[in-house]
Amino acid sequence: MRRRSTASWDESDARSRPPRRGTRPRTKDRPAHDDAVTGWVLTIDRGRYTCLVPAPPHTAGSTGDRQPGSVEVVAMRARALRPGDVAVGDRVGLVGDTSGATDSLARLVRVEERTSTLRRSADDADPVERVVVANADQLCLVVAAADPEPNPRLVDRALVAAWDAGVDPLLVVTKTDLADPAPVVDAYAALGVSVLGVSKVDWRGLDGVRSALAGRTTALVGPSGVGKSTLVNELSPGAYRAVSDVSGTTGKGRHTSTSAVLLPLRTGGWAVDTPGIRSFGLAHVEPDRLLRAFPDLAPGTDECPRGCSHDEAECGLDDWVGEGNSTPARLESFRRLLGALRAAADTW
Ligand SMILES: Nc1nc2c(ncn2[C@@H]2O[C@H](COP(=O)(O)OP(=O)(O)OP(=O)(O)O)[C@@H](O)[C@H]2O)c(=O)[nH]1
Ligand SMILES: [Zn+2]
Repeated sequence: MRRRSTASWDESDARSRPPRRGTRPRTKDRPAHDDAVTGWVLTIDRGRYTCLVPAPPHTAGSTGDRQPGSVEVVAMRARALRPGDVAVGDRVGLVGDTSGATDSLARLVRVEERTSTLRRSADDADPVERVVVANADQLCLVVAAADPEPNPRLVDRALVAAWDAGVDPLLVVTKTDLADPAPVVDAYAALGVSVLGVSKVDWRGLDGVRSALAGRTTALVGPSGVGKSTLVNELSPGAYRAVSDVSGTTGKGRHTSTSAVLLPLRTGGWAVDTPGIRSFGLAHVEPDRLLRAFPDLAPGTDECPRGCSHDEAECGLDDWVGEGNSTPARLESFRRLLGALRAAADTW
């Protein structure tokens, strides 16, 4: 029996058309695509999905890495899937020509259940929150010590998105040559978030970033100009993400890629550069889910009135902290993040 999860899509689930009269049902393709090979969506560009199909287990270690024998297969979406159904990082089923040969085109027929989803916020251009990265296990927020100054509200929102998605947050402070990162480090210490500093001037701190990313699938996000591309180019040579001041040569401003791209790291693991995220979509996040990131506070809400906002006089958390079960700094952080969650989505 083929394992199937209810959360994965399949052409057979959807209003698939009956076979045209006179044509035999394509038993090979329907109903279940048992012959589909599994790929991993590396990037999406104008309806084309570039997927990594790892080498079969007998040829290599099958870690899903870009090992000898693995191929990049370009696929189009089966009709039963909508554009928003597939995101970078998704594990997908591919049928048809999965050789990866030049100009070959496979068909993407299925999306496997995700272990995590990171959504960008709705905005004027697109009123729907969309998944930009699937299956990441770490979210690396990149902010600069200066130029531009970090925006704490946006960092808070990104942390909420990470915890809600069940993804570990990591904060990387770039441009430590321009300013002391200590204020940022201190601001997030109470939240227990790891914070690493790095500077491109001498690449001090790079080893720390490398080992924090090694062997994991990390989504990199941050405001424009903080040095994400500079960092990614150092971590993933050959990736050549355009660096702002170099790419302005077209006269049309800087290069902006619209899709996230999975990039292999020298240390093993993958980084996902996500140029599209200007803010995280948090509309789906229930405030109480934030408590999962605060296990020291969570039991304190047992004494809260029903429907407590956790920011009102009767909230049980004040007594809980007063009794020494957690610290005022933790409670303050929790309330600050609740505020970030309730606030309208601002963008960077
Ligand atoms: N002083 C200093 N400048 C840096 C550092 N890292 C990057 N920069 C500069 O900051 C500018 C922006 O760098 P990018 O790597 O393009 O920044 P980005 O975050 O990718 O920006 P977008 O492409 O707009 O998303 C460039 O001029 C870099 O050379 C650093 O550690 N120190
Ligand atoms: Zn409460």
